[in-house]
Amino acid sequence: MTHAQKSADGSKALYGGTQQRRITVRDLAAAKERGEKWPMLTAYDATTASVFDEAGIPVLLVGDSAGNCHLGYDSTVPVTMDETAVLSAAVVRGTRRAMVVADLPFGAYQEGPVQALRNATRLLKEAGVGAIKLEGGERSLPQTELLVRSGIPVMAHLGLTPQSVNALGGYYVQGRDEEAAQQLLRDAKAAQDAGAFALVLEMVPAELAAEVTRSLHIPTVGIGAGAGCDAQVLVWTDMAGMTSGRVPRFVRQYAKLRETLGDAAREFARDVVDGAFPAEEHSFR
Ligand SMILES: Nc1nc(=O)c2c([nH]1)NC[C@@H]1CN(c3ccc(C(=O)N[C@@H](CCC(=O)O)C(=O)O)cc3)CN21
Ligand SMILES: CC(C)C(=O)C(=O)O
Repeated sequence: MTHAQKSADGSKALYGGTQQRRITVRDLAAAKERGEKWPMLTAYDATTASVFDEAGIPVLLVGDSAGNCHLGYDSTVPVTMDETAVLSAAVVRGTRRAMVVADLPFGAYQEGPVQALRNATRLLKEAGVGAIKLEGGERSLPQTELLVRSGIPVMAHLGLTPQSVNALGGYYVQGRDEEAAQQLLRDAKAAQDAGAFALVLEMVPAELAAEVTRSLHIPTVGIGAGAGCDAQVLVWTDMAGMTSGRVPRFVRQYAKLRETLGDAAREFARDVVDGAFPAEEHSFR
């Protein structure tokens, strides 16, 4: 089949395609070749993951944003390997088609490549994820290299790396000055050379993210990184309007789930207080 015929064949599309088996790193590589953009969402439980899987989202991330968005912490820093393993296993159980990527949480790979391999292996064996993500380019090179050599697909994460929030002093745009932009380009190349299959770019100027995307053969996944990336990711609770409080500027809300769910809870409560629930059909004789 020629390249043009392949491009015209929508059945292979990551989003909207007919393929039922689980998405693999080869499918993502092929999508970059076709110039096809794709969506990624976070998920932290089986029910929500099954909704996104049925909606055709090809890649689901068990992000350590679970810290803020699922577990009630103030940041991603407190998230543990035990928590990650439980949430990842649930997301895998809730899906049939999506590639499930799990974040190695803070402290689970910083000691070195052997620690990274031990913890990543646990997520593949215990939870059944298809790939892992870790933060950093050059600084995480030994970890990425050993994981890839061991047969574990690695997604890198550059720009704003939330596990370093205490060192960065907040959640700010990264790579703004020339020196930081050059470092980001070096980090991106390093991640690709180490064998990473994809690269998250978080809160990076759009022009820089587009330059990184053009200079790599692996797909970039943007969040607050403009339209020039190969893929886009959002935290699902932000995307669906479920997050409590302020959401980052790069978020578009596609639903008002928090309002909808609150209304449902209030209506249920009123019915119970008024004696309107349960009705005859909910009762057994
Ligand atoms: N709900 C949620 N969404 C996320 O995207 C997300 C998390 N949590 N937790 C982990 C990291 C942290 N991230 C964040 C958190 C806050 C901002 C934020 O408030 N940014 C400001 C600009 C910086 C500032 O002025 O403090 C913004 O308006 O976008 C950005 C990314 C991204 N990730
Ligand atoms: C925002 C995405 C990229 C992430 O790293 C997370 O959800 O933890």
